Amino acid sequence: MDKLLRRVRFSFTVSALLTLFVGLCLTMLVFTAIRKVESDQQKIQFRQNANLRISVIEIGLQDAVEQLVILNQLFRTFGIITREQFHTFTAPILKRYPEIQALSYQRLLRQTDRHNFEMEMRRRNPDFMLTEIVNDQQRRASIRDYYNVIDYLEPSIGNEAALGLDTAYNNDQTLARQRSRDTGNAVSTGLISLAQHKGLHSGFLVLAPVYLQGVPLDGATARERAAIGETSAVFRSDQLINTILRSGGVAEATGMGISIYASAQADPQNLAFQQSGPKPVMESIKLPVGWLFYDNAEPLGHTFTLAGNEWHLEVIQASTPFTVYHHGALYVLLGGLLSSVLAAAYVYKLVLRIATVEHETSERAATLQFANLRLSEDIALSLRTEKSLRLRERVIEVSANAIIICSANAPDYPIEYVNPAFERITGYSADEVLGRSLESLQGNSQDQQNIEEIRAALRDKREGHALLRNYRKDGTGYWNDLFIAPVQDEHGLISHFVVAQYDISAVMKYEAEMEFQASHDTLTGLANRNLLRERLTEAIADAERSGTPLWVVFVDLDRFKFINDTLGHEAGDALLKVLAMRLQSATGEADTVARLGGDEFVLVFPNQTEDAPGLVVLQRIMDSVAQPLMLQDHEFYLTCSMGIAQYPGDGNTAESLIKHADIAMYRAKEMGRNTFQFYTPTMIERTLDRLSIETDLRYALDRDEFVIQYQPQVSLATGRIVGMEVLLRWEHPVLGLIAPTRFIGLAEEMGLIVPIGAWVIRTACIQTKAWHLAGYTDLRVAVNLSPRQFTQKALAQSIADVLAATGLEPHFLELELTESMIMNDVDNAITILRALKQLGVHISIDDFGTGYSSLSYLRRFPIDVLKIDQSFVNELNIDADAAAIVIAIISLAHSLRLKVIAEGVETPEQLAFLRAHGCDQMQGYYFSRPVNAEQFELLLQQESGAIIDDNVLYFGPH
Ligand SMILES: Nc1nc2c(ncn2[C@@H]2O[C@@H]3COP(=O)(O)O[C@H]4[C@@H](O)[C@H](n5cnc6c(=O)[nH]c(N)nc65)O[C@@H]4COP(=O)(O)O[C@H]3[C@H]2O)c(=O)[nH]1
Repeated sequence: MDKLLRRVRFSFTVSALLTLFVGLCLTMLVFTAIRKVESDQQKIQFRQNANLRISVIEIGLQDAVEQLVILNQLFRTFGIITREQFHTFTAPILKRYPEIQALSYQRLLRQTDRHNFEMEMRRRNPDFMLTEIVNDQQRRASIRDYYNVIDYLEPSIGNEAALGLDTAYNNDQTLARQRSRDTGNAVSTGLISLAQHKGLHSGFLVLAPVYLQGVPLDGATARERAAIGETSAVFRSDQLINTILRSGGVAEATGMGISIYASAQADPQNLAFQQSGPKPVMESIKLPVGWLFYDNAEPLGHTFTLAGNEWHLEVIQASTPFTVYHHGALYVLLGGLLSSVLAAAYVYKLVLRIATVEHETSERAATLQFANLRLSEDIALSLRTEKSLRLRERVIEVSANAIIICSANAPDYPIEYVNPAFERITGYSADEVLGRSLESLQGNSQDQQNIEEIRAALRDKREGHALLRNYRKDGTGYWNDLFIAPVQDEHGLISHFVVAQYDISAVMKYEAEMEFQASHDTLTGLANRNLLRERLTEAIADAERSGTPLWVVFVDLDRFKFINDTLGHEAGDALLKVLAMRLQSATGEADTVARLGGDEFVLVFPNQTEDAPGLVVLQRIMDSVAQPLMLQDHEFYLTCSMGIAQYPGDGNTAESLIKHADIAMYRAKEMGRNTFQFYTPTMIERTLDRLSIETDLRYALDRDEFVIQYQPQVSLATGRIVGMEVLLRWEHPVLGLIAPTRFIGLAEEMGLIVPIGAWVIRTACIQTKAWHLAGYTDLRVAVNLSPRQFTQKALAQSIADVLAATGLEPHFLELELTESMIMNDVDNAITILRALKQLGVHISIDDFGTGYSSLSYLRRFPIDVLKIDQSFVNELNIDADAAAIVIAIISLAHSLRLKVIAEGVETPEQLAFLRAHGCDQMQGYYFSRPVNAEQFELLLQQESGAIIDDNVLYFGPH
């Protein structure tokens, strides 16, 4: 606040000072202007006055000199007049010009005439003698040739000393005398000290020549010769000029100084007269702005000729303060200063007043603003309230839920308002329900238990909530989640009820769907694991109560994974849906069919009494699964494996029964699939074994636990080793050497077969190439491919990379595929096989004869070798059918230009049979079991020991 006040005061002071400054500036401006005008006027006046004085003085002086000229004219006219005449003539002149010290006649006197002259004069004055002034001493005149003696002299009184004075040698007069004689005019001397007054008065002498009458005066010489004397007048210059000024009426010279010099310049030596005005007040002070305060007019000078000599006259104006002559300017200055101060004071007051008013105004404005603000806030509040009310009204109007307002006091609670949502949900218009009782909306459905809660709420005038089954005008039902709440009037009394109805039919439906989804499999619509557990638990409870056993059957499709991987998930899903339907149609109403995920299904058969046709049902299931199935224009033949666990023998909880059925199903798979197995306690050990293997298998490759064995393939024609099949072994650190039949399928299921298979191919190629380099140049190596390996996208490229990396020529690599691998999806298989063939590798079909009877397809496959399954070879000498099949395979293969190799040859009879029927190569224990690389190399080395006769082949090792 102090700061503000200081600032305000500061602004007042500045405004006042500014006004003062402006006032002073204006004052000085006007003052200067007026001062200038007045000064100019004053200068003009000075000049007028000065000129007047100059004229008066010049004329006065000329006039005075003129008296001598008149006197001289008397002598020139009448000759030398008498002394008395001289007295008479000069008396009035001297009276008029008392400043004339003396008028005289100076006689030119020769030495010869001196004595007479003195005698003559002594008659009148006995003391008379000629005198001269030497060194300011007047004495008797020296003897000279001639004298210029003052003969007549008026007035005589006071001038006695001058009578008889010889002036011939007076320097002052000599020059003037000579000039006057030469010119014939009156000529004055310079300023001289007057003998009569002992130098008290400076004066000047004017001489005018007197010539001898009748003598020609032409030329200076003539005049010189004719000169007999001079008339002269002695003037007291200061007195003369004073008299002139006085008589001219300008004796008073206020503020003016007059100096008169008897010379052309203002020479102080020749100062004839001086009159000074009053001294300036501050004459000595030289201010930079002195002109402003003092009047200093330029001196006025005038030079004129007086009796043949130059005289100079100078009039100066005394330096006077401006206050003397500049009253107007002074008044302006004083008035301006005063006005400025007054104006500044006024402005100071005015600004102070304005500030005060402004302050008061702003205070009032602030008060008003505050009041306005309060008012605006009040208005805004009421607007907000109104807006809020309107908003609520609109919210009710646009609410998606039905809102009903009914009277709380009238009988039956008549409806007073329903919103548009009510009309939309119920189908009743507002007109149809207004005035009707609230309960009438319930129609005939009055017997619902929950209605009682609403009635109680109305009765007790409290909030209530109920889920009601309501009906629309068209009779359709909906679920109404109803809330009711009392509304108080301004006196706090309950006047109305507001009822909010939520049509939650969709929510109920959604909940039902969620419930269904929570308990059912989304793909097949079958019961899921949750519902299965629920139902199985119920069934167990029932079975316990009734004492009748129940079966839990675990169903798993055989090779479903292969279909899923090769045809894609969509095909897999389609297959599962078909299977689900088949399982449902193969079971009864009371039975539960559930899907656990993937291709795993669980069936629950309650009430398996001795009469119950359990085994028949199992067979029916297998038959229905085995029905041909069309998928993506391909015909598939499916089989499944099933495991059965029974209550109460195999478990008394849902979990244990499902688990045991699962274990039994695995056993069925192990048994060769497409079969079922009842659970036995021993199975669990196998399962545990499997689980352990699974874990170890994941790390086997990294731990370098796989090894490869080579089983020779021998040409039946030459008996020589032409190649070898690569067989994988797993050297488990605990379980020892594990056969591929135990882990290949598992590796396939776990997806591990691809990296394992790649390792096998690479190792085989490296080893074969090494043997090639060792000299066994024709050796061909056969490698088994698993289904997943076969269908991997980059198979051909990865094999090409391995061949390139190891340097093995492609035709020395033979890939063994099973019938099922190529028959499942023939077209895709052909594409893959062609890509492989392009590399140059050989293809052989392993275990030929055990799979589909799809011999007709063989033509379409780019294959090189058929490998007769060892089961046929085993049966050769026992089963005529087996022998016939072997003969047919050899014949068929040869007709297709394929080589045939028989595997599992153990006996010489088998060997002989095969040889007899033109089989190309054999492989089996008869020649060699699978061996490691070192042992195989020994076989190669021993090969040279083989003996071939006509009928029997003799091999080295057995
Ligand atoms: N009883 C009898 N058996 C004989 C005789 N000669 C050979 N064998 C056995 O017959 C199986 C021939 O292999 P496979 O049919 O391709 O059948 C193979 C093959 O399908 C698979 N397998 C082996 N190694 C690999 C591999 O590296 N990759 C893949 N994908 N599968 C492999 O495991 C199967 C079994 O291999 P192994 O147990 O080594 O069993 C081998 C071999 O040891 C004989 O005279 N009598």
